[in-house]
Amino acid sequence: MSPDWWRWVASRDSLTARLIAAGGERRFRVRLLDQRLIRPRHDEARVLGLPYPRHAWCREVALCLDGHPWVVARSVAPLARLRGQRLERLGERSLGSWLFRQPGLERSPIEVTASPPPFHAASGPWGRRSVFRHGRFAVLVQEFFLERMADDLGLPSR
Ligand SMILES: C=C(O[C@@H]1C=C(C(=O)O)C=C[C@H]1O)C(=O)O
Repeated sequence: MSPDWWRWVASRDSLTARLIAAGGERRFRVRLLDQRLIRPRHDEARVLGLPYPRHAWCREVALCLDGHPWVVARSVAPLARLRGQRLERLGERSLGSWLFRQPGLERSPIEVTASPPPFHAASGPWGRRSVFRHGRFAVLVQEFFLERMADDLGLPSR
């Protein structure tokens, strides 16, 4: 992985904040693609430590700059651990802007993939995922960086 991409893929602070900063004059927007109850995929259940299959809340978004998707993300939160956190009310507000305000937030190591997003047609150089926890609440956040972001920021292909 190039150092330029490493800086994005390995970052552990808010991606929302980083995208807004990198976007400069461009307008940032979270586009809500889908939110629904799901049975998590096997690999998602495994990373979350769930006995498969348990119901989970799923939210899919595109993080856009001036209307162009730079990142697509799929977040999966086990229902049993939602504990009144009303994620469905986030709408087009960023999950990150809420998450990073939670006291005692913990983040697991980041897993990286070069595979395209399994939930979206767009493609890009890298994807990553990690689990955020605070108290009993847990959410798996899976983010895929798209070609448009590489083009707009002049980043290398990988
Ligand atoms: C986890 C963050 O939140 C971002 C916002 C998301 C959303 O609104 O659904 C999903 C993934 C993230 O890229 C972050 O900013 O780091």
